[in-house]
Amino acid sequence: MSTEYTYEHLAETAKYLLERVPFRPKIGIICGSGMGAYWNEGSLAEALTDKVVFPYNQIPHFPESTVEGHAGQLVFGYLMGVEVVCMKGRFHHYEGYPLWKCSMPVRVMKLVGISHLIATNAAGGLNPKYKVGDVMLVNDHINLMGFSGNNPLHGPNDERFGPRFLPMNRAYDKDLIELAKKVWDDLKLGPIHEGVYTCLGGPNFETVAELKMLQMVGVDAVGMSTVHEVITARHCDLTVLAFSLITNFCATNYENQSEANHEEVMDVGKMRQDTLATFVQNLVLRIKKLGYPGIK
Ligand SMILES: O=P(O)(O)O[C@@H]1C[C@H](O)[C@@H](CO)O1
Ligand SMILES: Nc1nc2[nH]cnc2c(=O)[nH]1
Repeated sequence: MSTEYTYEHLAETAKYLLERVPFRPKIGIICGSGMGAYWNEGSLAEALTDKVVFPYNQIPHFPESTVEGHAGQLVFGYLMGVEVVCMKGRFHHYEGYPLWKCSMPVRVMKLVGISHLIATNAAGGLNPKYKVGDVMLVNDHINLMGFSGNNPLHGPNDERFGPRFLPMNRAYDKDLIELAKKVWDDLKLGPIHEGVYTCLGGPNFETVAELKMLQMVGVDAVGMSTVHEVITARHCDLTVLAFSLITNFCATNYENQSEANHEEVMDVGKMRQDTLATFVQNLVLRIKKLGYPGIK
């Protein structure tokens, strides 16, 4: 990560937040485009009780959210009685931020005390079995941007966050994936998938040739976030669960006239928000009841 944010900067940010929040969250939740990053009514962050809300532009050292209509808030509160902190909206590379800046809030959440991260995103479905509105638990990713040397951990390493070199083969915690599947099934929410996610820098959606290539290398869902957050989270030893809401179908032939667009992404998010909120509420409850399982 760049030296622009030292450990001391982020400790200052964490101290500012902790002085204003009367409880300590153990679970951090990143609410992406499919989970209320852009709206209030019915969103997961709105469901929190005893909320303490920090607009990003009031938090020391935090980047500003530039996406139009994007709430840009860090919300502390209780979800089904479980202490959590939610990012309502995230930072993307296409906004002009380097990856280390996009994923800086993950380190801040670590410093305020979380041990578990739930990262959510909206993604295009490449796996032909997926339908719009489906949920895919991420069991692995392909760090495409990393192939060209763009990595959130690029630059000097501070061992207080984590090691210089880190494994990524168990990035997505298997126990949490199994738990998430059980919670989903117990709630009788229908089918749920497991698959591989990749992040492209955006802001454009993909060409047909790009999608065909991604499908060939085993990508099931494609988005514009999450990968760099998960790398940063694993670096500082957080246990990670991530899931994608499939908001659009990725056309891998030229005959298909449909075009991906952001409005559809948000519409599908709104359509599925109650289901996803119920899922995440029950999931955090189970994680707490089980004593926060997973790789620490
Ligand atoms: O923030 P996420 O990854 O959930 O949002 C995806 C990527 C773009 O920001 C947006 C495109 O519609 O959805
Ligand atoms: N890159 C990318 N991001 C998305 N976010 C939501 N849908 C898509 C998509 O089709 N491609």
